Amino acid sequence: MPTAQAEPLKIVIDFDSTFTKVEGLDELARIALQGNPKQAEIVGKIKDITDQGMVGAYSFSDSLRDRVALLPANRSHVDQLIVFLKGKISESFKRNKDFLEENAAQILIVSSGFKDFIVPVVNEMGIPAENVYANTFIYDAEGNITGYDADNLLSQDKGKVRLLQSLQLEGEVYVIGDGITDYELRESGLANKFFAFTENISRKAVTDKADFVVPSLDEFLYINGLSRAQSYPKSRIKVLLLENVHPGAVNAFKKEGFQVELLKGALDEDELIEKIKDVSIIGLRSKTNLTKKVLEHPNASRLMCVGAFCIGTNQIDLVECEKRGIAVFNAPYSNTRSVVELSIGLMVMLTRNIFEKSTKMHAGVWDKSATNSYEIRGKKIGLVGYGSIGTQISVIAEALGMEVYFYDIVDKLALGNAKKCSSLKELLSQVDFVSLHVDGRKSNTNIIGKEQFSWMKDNVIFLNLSRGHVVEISALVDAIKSGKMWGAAIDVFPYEPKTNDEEFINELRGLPNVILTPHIGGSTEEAQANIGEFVPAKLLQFMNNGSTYGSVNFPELQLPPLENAHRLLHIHHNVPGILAQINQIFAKYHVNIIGQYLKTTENTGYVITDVAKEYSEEIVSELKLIDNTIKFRMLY
Ligand SMILES: NC(=O)c1ccc[n+]([C@@H]2O[C@H](COP(=O)([O-])OP(=O)(O)OC[C@H]3O[C@@H](n4cnc5c(N)ncnc54)[C@H](O)[C@@H]3O)[C@@H](O)[C@H]2O)c1
Ligand SMILES: O=C(O)[C@H](O)COP(=O)(O)O
Repeated sequence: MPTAQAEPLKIVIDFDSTFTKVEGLDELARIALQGNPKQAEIVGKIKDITDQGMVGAYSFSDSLRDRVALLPANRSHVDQLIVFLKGKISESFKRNKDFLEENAAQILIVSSGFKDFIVPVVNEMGIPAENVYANTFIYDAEGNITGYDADNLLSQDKGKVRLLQSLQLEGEVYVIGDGITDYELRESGLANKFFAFTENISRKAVTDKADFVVPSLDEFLYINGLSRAQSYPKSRIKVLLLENVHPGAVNAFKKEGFQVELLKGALDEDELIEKIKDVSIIGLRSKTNLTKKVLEHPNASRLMCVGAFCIGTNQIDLVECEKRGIAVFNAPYSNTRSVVELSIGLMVMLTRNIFEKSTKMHAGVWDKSATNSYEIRGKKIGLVGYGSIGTQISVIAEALGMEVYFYDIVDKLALGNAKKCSSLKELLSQVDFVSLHVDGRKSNTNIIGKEQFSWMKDNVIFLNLSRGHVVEISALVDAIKSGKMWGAAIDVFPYEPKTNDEEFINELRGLPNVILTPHIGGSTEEAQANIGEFVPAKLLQFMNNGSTYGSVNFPELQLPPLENAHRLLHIHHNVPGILAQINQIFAKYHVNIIGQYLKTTENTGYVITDVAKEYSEEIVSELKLIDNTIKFRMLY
């Protein structure tokens, strides 16, 4: 542990809710009262007393006495508690086991809990019994807990303060804890700094008084320049999630210790510029436009990666992201099935005039008739765009007895008996249903307009569940009003409300046999849960390991796990000679290279080098100074 003082730094660490995620006594009560009908009531009382004690609203000695009195526990319950607590060691303590082991001599566990369960748990992390200061239970001959050693300073009011006074520690003393009794060590002048630890619980009465609020042990180590398991504490990395992405995504980032903010709606450019300040990871869906203006704003300078929690990425300026070394990921298949099912359902609804009939029924009109109701079996469906969605519809439509035709600008293999058309006109002029499934690239703007509607057969049924700008709305309205079209189902619009509070304004409102849906093709519980898992996994892989596999705008690399090395990631403009310059720096400083990976796109190069942990810090600044460097970061 580096320190300039003669006496090395002492770190006093609290146990309950700091070293472990839980309160030991509360858990002992839960275990001891298993099967007891009063379990919830008694555990609740004990927790309540614990909480009051933590914020200083209950004298400690009273709180300990009252809690132990409520506790019908014995040795075997304590043994069960030890096993349980070993599984509840705080994540950042587990991550920094090496630090704890290597510096055990300078670490004191000071707790008003009980050595009986604390010692075996901290031992797991390399801290010896003699460094643990805590209470001890008294047992009767049958092993039942009957009380505790009341002479122990830690069982008394201001116990931690009195204990530390008795220890007369020399040199700097830092305290890490989540309770007011930990702060009291600082208040009494026995400790130089108090770090309120909020990984498991945050108490305002405690954080308000702290010198530093540390959401993890990594943060404590980072602030104090001590060796740590993470190159940069995740609690310092901001994640902004928009458009109400699935809660699974929020949890995935929180679990890893990131700072996460979730907003319900989309943001416009100016709002986004405001909110993107200091954000490293952004997650959005189809309605938030991540434009050049946003990306070039200084507020976006920390942005490292973007997750499109959907299929489409046309709302993101992918080129500008690439130029700035920002990797973009999406969920290319997670909601495909949902769109397919809705498309098929809409076709059936339209051919049977279901909406009109249902509306009449609600008004009390019984209109039983077969007139103008048809099966979809035997009809021709034309798919514009034969990608993930188009091909799945193709298979299912064929299974329903439809004849499938498709047109794609890329040469695609026809599935089943589907027939490939060589032009849009050829497709549109022969089918009964037209369903659009093209991607949202700019050049697809208004690919279906007046002329294309004129190519379609009379009484055509038209579906757009792809992107709003693909269809010229005024031409669609004319086609419906003129009676050429039997019906239409439209899920996507050139302009869509940013939140559910905004009114939907569109010329299509009020037209007959037109089903309008609020861009819900991919909005099913299943799809959103899949996306909420898939996209964070990609973003986390990029952040934690550097892998870009599946990125839609970046050189794709699937990297091995980082083991016993530091990983240096260099993103640069793809010009000749960068790899040579990187390696010259490694050679100059005799760096031992363990592995090196390179992938480029036309414009961008991505070099990852795993090096042995001992190297000169100067290489970092030299690597950053190489001409054409876009971004550089390190992982360990
Ligand atoms: N409504 C929703 O909620 C919802 C949900 C998911 C996807 N989508 C949208 O559906 C569309 C299709 O998704 P996917 O996963 O099948 O995409 P995909 O990329 O797998 O397929 C798109 C296909 O369209 C083709 N294409 C592009 N431009 C074309 C053109 N002008 N003419 C003919 N073919 C063209 C491409 O070559 C590709 O084969 C995307 O726009 C996506 O954003 C909407
Ligand atoms: O591209 C997509 O996946 C769809 O358009 C769904 O977008 P959404 O997540 O905004 O509903």
